[in-house]
Amino acid sequence: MPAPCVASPKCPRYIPAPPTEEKLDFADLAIIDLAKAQTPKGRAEIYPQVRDALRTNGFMYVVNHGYTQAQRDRFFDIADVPFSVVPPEEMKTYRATIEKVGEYQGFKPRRYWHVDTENKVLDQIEQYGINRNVYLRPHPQALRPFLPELDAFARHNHINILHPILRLLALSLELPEDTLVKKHTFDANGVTAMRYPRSEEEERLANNVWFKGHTDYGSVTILWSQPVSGLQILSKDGKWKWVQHMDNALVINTGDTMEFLSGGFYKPTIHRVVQPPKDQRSYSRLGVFYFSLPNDDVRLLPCTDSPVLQRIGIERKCADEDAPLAGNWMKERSVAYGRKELKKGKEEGVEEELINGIVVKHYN
Ligand SMILES: O=C(O)CCC(=O)C(=O)O
Ligand SMILES: [Fe+2]
Repeated sequence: MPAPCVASPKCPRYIPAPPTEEKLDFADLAIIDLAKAQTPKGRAEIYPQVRDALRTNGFMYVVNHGYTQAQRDRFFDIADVPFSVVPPEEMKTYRATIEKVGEYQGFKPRRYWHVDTENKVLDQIEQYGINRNVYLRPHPQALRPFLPELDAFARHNHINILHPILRLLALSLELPEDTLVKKHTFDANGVTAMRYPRSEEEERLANNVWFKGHTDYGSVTILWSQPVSGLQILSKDGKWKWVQHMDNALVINTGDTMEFLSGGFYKPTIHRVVQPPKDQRSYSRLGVFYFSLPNDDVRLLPCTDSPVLQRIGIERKCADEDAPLAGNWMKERSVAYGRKELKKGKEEGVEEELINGIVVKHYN
């Protein structure tokens, strides 16, 4: 057994919940072995698996991503520090000014987004966001000893996980392998940790929905699988399916900007978070995410060079001359998201919001 790393600063242990024993209606998601992405032969073998997974369910598991279970657990310990160690007063100092700058860096307090307009229920999600350049902004005292580890984690997500996946997506579009990697260099928004507590009364009013149905707005979302069930994806037959926890796996999906870039080839899948099953309700639900976005100056135009898109046709979300820059799109979406009471949409159970001339839908 390797000796424990004595240089690591001590961190309180985050005690994870045991996985649920309830028989939930779980989604049947493909499992991608990312170790294979290291060779051209391996990439040729797995890009069709990734393509098919993302074009059917829109979500997949990724294993062999380069972190051991112990490294992953250590990161969850660190991810809980902003919530379990930082005092409430200090939290206020590091509050994210989402409404002003459209960025999630710092704490997003609870009761910020609308969850149920009719019953006036607001969210209970506490979130601490960090840019992938972790040294860009100051952090609460308790987090400072862990900055080198946060930095390593951000780089690992970006370079060892995101980039290989972007290469596989480029291959699936018959584009040069680095086409999408070049649009995602290492300097925009990064790591986010989140935690969700909730009261009984609000559970009832919000119909047990914690985070409304949505698509992610970035290009690829990396979610580090954690045991408290709650995440559900909307399947093609209109049913919500639970995402099952898998030890030391990643749950990966694409978002709106990938739909732009791929000319509709990769459509984001609607997902939401609901109250966990009974046997897990007394545990806190801590999530660790790496949300990726194209570089701010990338115009969200479809990759028209793709022979695949040339064969099957390109879908555009807007006219090319109206295509937003990734940076503006993300800021405007973050500023506006969930802040207004939403308008009822054309479809049953769907509410709409107009951001940058493009309709963003919220699914109940
Ligand atoms: O908490 C989760 O499992 C998913 C949260 C989510 O969908 C998001 O933050 O975009
Ligand atoms: Fe999401």
